[in-house]
Amino acid sequence: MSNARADRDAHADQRGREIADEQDYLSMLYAKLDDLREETTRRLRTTLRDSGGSPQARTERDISTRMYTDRLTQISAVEHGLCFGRLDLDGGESFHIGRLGLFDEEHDYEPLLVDWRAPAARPFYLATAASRDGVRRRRHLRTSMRRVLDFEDEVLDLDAAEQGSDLGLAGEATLLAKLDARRTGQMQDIVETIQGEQDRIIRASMNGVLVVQGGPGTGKTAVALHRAAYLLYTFREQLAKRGVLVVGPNETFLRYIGQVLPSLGETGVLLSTTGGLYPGVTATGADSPRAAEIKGRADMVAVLTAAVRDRQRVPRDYVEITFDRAPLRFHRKAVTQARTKARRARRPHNLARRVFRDELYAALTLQVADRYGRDLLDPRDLDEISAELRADPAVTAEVEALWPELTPQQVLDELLSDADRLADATRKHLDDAERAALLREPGAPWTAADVSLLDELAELLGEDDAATRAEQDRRQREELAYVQGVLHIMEQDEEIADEERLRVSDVLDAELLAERQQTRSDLTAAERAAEDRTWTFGHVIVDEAQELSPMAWRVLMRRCPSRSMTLVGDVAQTGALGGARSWGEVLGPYVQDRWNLAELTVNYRTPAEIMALAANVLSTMDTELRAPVSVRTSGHEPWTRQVPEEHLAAELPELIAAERASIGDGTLAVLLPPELLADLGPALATSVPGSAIGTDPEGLSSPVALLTVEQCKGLEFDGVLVVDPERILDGSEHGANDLYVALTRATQRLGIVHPGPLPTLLHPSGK
Ligand SMILES: Nc1ncnc2c1ncn2[C@@H]1O[C@H](COP(=O)(O)OP(=O)(O)OP(=O)(O)O)[C@@H](O)[C@H]1O
Repeated sequence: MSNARADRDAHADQRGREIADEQDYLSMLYAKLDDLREETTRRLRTTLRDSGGSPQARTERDISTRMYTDRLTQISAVEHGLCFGRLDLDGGESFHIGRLGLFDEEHDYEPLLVDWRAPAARPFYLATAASRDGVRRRRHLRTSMRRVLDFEDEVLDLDAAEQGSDLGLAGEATLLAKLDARRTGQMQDIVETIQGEQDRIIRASMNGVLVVQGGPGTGKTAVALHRAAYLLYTFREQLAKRGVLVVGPNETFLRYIGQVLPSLGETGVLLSTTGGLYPGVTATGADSPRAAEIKGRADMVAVLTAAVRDRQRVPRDYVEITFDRAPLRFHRKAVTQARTKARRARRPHNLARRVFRDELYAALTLQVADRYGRDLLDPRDLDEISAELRADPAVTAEVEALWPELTPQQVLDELLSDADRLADATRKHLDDAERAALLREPGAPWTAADVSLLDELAELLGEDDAATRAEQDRRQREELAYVQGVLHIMEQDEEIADEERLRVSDVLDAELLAERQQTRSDLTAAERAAEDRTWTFGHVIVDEAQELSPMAWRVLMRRCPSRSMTLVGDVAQTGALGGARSWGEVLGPYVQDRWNLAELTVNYRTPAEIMALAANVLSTMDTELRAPVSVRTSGHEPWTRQVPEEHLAAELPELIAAERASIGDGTLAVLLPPELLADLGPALATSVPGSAIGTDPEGLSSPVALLTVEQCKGLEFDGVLVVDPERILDGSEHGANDLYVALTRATQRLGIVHPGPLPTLLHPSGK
């Protein structure tokens, strides 16, 4: 046997032994996980059996039930890929890293597995040969179904120059294997291969606004979601109460990212579009891009304010009705005075209504009093007249008409469907063409842009919730009295002087207990937040943040008065007409320049061959941004094919089928301008096997998804066919941004089908 061969065999033996050792460790961890599952299930069962007689016992039971259920969800979430790494430190110490922390109760709670979010796990993501942070070796384990398949070692105490690529990637082989894998239509978590620049963002301070700017495929969405998981782990107490909100651009995107946080064991996050943030309203309508842009302008605050003021009416001269068989006049002067007083109260319309009414009824009372001779009446007589006025249907109807109680839905619907009202409210802000773009039928379905307007109106109108609050106070008082009674009995009752319970009553005072009773519910903060428009979140994460309009920003800022926010996006991908051109412009009104910027520079999605083409398009935009550097090549140059428009319907099915065959069992997206998707989409979806309109609920899980550029924001596919790039370019003011987004969706292959000549900026040289 040659020396080389003997070396190879010895190496293989050594590797085999190491895999076997890792397998033993992994099996021990899974056994531990199974024990934990069993123990938690047992405790949950016992808790559920407990009927929870007293309010305190019920509260305890609910809290425990929630805790054990959450724990079980977490345990099942980490089943796949429980442990994925190991760090060997200079001192000879080593520990394993995984999706959750496991401890050895019998040996002083020694850590057996370190949660990826714990501070101790940080070097796994950050250590480099140049900055080792005490790490001698980093090991990436490749596992499947509780079995160790292989591992990749990075020995960091070697010369830095010998290590990996010049992008400074950690665990390069493991990373590239992940990036090359076929896409499923569902985003996957990246805990095993988070890179240094991403880790710094994930673990950045929770205070203040952090903007993450990064080109396509740099992991912004992945980073945003892992940051949510990290923050929930690190600040659990704080965030469990207020919840975390993650905002995405559309429902298709939310479906795409929906599995990431549950796979990390986190369920306390509300995922929503801005159109989904108004409980009770579902935005099913669509605005034209122009109408959406107009509705999103900051000027709409003034327009809505005018629309509300327009409802606070005064008669031209007077209105006359009959009260108590005699005429009663609502004089312009008296109504104007009441209106001025109500407006000066600086309260929302529905709350100021009380001031208006009191003032007006006072004037009407005096008018009626004059019938009898005001001087002859005493205050009690005046009170009586006032009460009669307030009980008279004709009088109350007129008072209501002058300052009506309004709902946001009513004001907005009537504003957008009544040309006169619209003209009055927008006189200073819109021209005729803009007004025409907004005008719609009464009762038309709400759009996402409407939701921001409804939210603004809810603020302007306020809710006269005096009755609800009185009821809540009454219930709170009852609850308090009851709980005080319970605590009193507990203290006196020798029978239940059991230590455990007394300890609970020591630390929980009656008020706290009563409060818990109120919120005692199986709902998480996120679930409660979804039902409450005025809910404020502990942290808000916005993905594709460049797309939001100024009005949508106002909604989000109201939901997050602490301004603990992470905003991820790319101003080069702005598609919405009213979207961001710069982050400073967006944030200035809320935090001036007190926000931090972090940048991501490496593209993990788009191979270099495609990125070269996309970079041509980026360079034509008015931006200083540079295209991110691709971590890999795919070996496939983008292809182009000219197909005259009239032949598209006939030829596209064949081109799609051929492309689908090239990507095997991966996913393909066909990206079309909106009009082409409307024309050809339905026929393609029936004639091309495996294809579906991408926005359908099952759209992303089918092998071929048909989408517009707007709909494909944030998504990725193994192969992409871009149809009619010229029309995408000419389709809007942000045509180049849209084309840039379309070109950067592919992880492997890109084809371009162009009815006219190929746009110059798609020529390989960009000339
Ligand atoms: N560290 C990583 N390890 C493995 N995969 C990664 C890593 N970072 C990013 N990815 C993968 O790269 C792809 C692109 O990531 P992501 O969608 O988060 O990028 P993005 O910046 O939001 O892109 P876009 O701006 O185009 O929406 C995803 O498949 C993601 O899982």
